[in-house]
Amino acid sequence: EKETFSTSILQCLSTCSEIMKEVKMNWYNKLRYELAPPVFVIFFTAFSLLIPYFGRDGIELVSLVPSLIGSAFSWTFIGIIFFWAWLWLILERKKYYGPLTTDATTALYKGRGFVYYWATITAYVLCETFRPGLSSIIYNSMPDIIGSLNIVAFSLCVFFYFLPSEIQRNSKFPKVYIFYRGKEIHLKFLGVDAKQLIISRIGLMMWQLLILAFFIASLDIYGFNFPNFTSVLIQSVYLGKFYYWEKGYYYTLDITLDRIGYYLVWGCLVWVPSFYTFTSFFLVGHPPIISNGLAFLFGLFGVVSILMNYWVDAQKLHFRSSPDGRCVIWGNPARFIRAKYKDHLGKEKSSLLLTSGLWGVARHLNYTFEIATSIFWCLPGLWLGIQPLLYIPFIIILLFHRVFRDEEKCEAKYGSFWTQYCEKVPYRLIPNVF
Ligand SMILES: NC(=O)C1=CN([C@@H]2O[C@H](COP(=O)(O)OP(=O)(O)OC[C@H]3O[C@@H](n4cnc5c(N)ncnc54)[C@H](OP(=O)(O)O)[C@@H]3O)[C@@H](O)[C@H]2O)C=CC1
Ligand SMILES: CC(C)CCC[C@@H](C)[C@H]1CC[C@H]2C3=CC=C4C[C@@H](O)CC[C@]4(C)[C@H]3CC[C@]12C
Repeated sequence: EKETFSTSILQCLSTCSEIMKEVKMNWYNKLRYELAPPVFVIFFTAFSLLIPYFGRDGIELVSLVPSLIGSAFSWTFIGIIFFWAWLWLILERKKYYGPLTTDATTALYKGRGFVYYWATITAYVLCETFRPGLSSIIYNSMPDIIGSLNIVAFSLCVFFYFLPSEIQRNSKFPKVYIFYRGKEIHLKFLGVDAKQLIISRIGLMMWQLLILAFFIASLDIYGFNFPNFTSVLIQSVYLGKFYYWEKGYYYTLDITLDRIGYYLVWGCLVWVPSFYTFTSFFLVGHPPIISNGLAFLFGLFGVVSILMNYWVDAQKLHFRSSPDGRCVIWGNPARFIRAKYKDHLGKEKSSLLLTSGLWGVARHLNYTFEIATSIFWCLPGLWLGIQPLLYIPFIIILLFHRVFRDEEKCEAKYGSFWTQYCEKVPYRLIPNVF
């Protein structure tokens, strides 16, 4: 009798634990798919509109209301940038395919990013030369520019959301999550690849042009300031590196996993131009006060971090593009795990996970150097309050979230092979720490 009693207690406990697990899972899914997306959309959109208020003294909240619909200048400015970016892609003859995504689709990309990068900067400098004061107008028009960008970005998100799609029809996710995350991994838009146009050619170029404009505007206000220059220089080297490596970018999570929705479209059209540029925006009205010597050190460490980040990404690209992983890393043949996985049709495939070189030091060392780079371009704003440093917690949270997102993807894809890789390379960002 005692035995039956203890067995039923055990059964009862296990049922309770199953129920608890189910409840926990339901809550987690509710949070992830139903609660977080609308909260993020409202919070980040509102925050983007308030950025000029946090970054510049003397701006009244009410004065931001008319900016919600932009101004003639802001519409012309973003119109020219969008048209310029699109024209470069449409006229480009050089074409190449990207990798296969989780949906087993691929996209056709165009052009040479590095040429576009330098051509755009040159064109901007010429505009500033023939129309002196343009940069100060851009700086003063930031509330209107953010207003216009929000209208364009939201219109595009709604447009992409209503495009007919198989994925939507078969999806069990709530509508608000689909709006946030997007439906398609690849889409053609105005005759070009939507992600290439929106992320690479508009979002990141706006980042470069705006920090350049802010720097020129600061020259009119307080003259040349070396720490401010250092911050803009690190960001420019970072963006120059991005365009130099543009082909490699089409192998990253944004392209192979993420979809065309609010996160990427609004993120690149509004969040990147408003928040990613915020340190430089802030420094126009608040001249940096750190010494030139310290700024030089930050500049040096910033550029070294960019090179290290590039090295990590390049090592993987080099390894993955060598036939059967046959290449030399740090003087020795590359070591790797041959990981089997099933593609979307259930067909067995294999892929190689590098375990030597930088990918043997930590599983996401590129993120570590990404964070370091951001810290170094924010530090010239030291002792001026928390505003110029705000990008640091943001990028840390974004990349930590990305580490877990990526590992969830890899675990689902490679199963025990991924566990084997994690045993071989146990740390994610910093060896012996995390
Ligand atoms: N400033 C910003 O806002 C951000 C910048 N970045 C930067 O963008 C760049 C790309 O980042 P991201 O796409 O996120 O990530 P990664 O370039 O690190 O790519 C992750 C993928 O690489 C493959 N992989 C993982 N481990 C190995 C290994 N050992 N050997 C070979 N392949 C491996 C897996 O894909 P597979 O399925 O092919 O096996 C995995 O999903 C980085 O430089 C990062 O710093 C990223 C996010 C935000
Ligand atoms: C909803 C928003 C608050 C979040 C928006 C996030 C996006 C703007 C960013 C998410 C991932 C970011 C990027 C990934 C990888 C990159 C490679 C690097 O070399 C340059 C920057 C970037 C393209 C970067 C740009 C912003 C994101 C798309």
